[in-house]
Amino acid sequence: MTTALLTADDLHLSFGSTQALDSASLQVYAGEVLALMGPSGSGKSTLLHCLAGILTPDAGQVSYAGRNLSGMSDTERSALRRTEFGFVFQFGQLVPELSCLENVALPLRLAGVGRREAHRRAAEWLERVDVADVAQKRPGQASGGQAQRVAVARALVTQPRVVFADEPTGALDSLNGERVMELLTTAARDSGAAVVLVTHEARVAAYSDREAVVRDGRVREQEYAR
Ligand SMILES: Nc1ncnc2c1ncn2[C@@H]1O[C@H](COP(=O)(O)OP(=O)(O)OP(=O)(O)O)[C@@H](O)[C@H]1O
Repeated sequence: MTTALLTADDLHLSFGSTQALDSASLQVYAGEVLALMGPSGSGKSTLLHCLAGILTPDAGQVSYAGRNLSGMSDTERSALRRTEFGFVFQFGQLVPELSCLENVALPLRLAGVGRREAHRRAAEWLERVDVADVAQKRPGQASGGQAQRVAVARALVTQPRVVFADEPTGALDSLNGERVMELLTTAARDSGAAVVLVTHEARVAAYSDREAVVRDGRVREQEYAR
């Protein structure tokens, strides 16, 4: 049996009196596309944020490549997020003051890559996701679908091992949503990155290799997609 790259083991997390996670356990394997499904408020985003080291569970542990995330300092965890993980959210969360090219180059710049090289790699990625024409535009001047493709390029430019995507197509019409899912999953598969995807749409989950259903803060079912 293959060892999981990322593991959540018996996670509990409450926000005040709301128990968002109640013994949630999950494994993410290298290179797989895993969809987290389940009703609204069931704990999908909370689980994703714990897996990504953005939230720390009250109890239970998250391990990445054998390392316990809660045992790391904040600096170590941020470094891990910067180098090993990529993120795509519902609204791309691009920096509005920067051009699309600069947005994609940003994670590389933060990782210490020089400006020229970062821009070269960013331009390559924009080309790859078919939005080279918006390189010099600000995100606000691009369409929703274009901005989300820029967000996909930004998530993958550092060659992460895991991409976390929370409702990445939630703000798009179905055609653009399909396009973004196609690009995200193809690019991730080409570069060997795993994708952990939160969605409530079966159409989006259909791009995954495996589905896990979250109910009442717990992973209830897991199955391989057709
Ligand atoms: N920052 C927060 N403060 C307070 N309660 C929160 C917070 N984040 C999540 N919750 C609560 O925790 C529970 C799980 O939320 P979560 O966002 O993980 O669900 P979800 O399955 O992703 O929902 P959706 O599909 O609607 O996005 C919900 O009851 C939610 O209201």
